[in-house]
Amino acid sequence: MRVAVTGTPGTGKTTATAALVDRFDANVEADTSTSAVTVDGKETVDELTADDICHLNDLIESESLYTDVDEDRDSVIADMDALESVVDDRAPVVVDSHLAHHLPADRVVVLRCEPNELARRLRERGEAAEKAHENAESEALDVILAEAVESHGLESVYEIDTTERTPDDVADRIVDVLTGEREPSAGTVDFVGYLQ
Ligand SMILES: Nc1ncnc2c1ncn2[C@@H]1O[C@H](COP(=O)(O)OP(=O)(O)O)[C@@H](O)[C@H]1O
Repeated sequence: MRVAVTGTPGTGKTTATAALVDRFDANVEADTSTSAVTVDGKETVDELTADDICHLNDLIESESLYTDVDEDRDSVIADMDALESVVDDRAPVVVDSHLAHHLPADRVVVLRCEPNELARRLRERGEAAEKAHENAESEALDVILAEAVESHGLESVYEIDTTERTPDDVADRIVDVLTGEREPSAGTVDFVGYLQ
């Protein structure tokens, strides 16, 4: 099974997925009922190691899986076909990136964050003000959520608002998606006020 963890840059994908193995162990050991292979007919994950997690942005860099370099944006244009083939070979359970929803997945987690907080996080991470603002606007417009729903359908999308959650708390909610204990959800936040 593959679970994509996507969201606008700054929503906390890298941080939450880095905490995932520890949180998975803590949650699944604490709840023996999640060791079943299916919950309510849904496939579940009952074991997770660091090898099961793939950070696409690292892979794109380390394997040079890009077709072009965008100097203005200080970023690369990913070669999605090459990326898909490398990811298929590695068969990870969790795929983390703002591009993850462009690859096939059984479930898609979309991390969300209130745009002002998102911009604050990006500035704190060292991003330029312009880039932080651009991403905050994109988050207010639900761009990645809409793409995820269009590609994978409402029944496969799980929206998680990270605005007031710690990375561990966000990771716990992703664990619930992996173990089949969370229902799909989309449109649970409304950040459009940021644009007014
Ligand atoms: N839940 C959270 N609450 C507050 N700050 C966070 C949270 N998750 C991540 N951060 C911080 O926000 C910044 C962006 O997080 P990061 O995981 O790199 O986002 P992404 O991978 O989605 O681009 C980092 O500086 C990180 O420390």
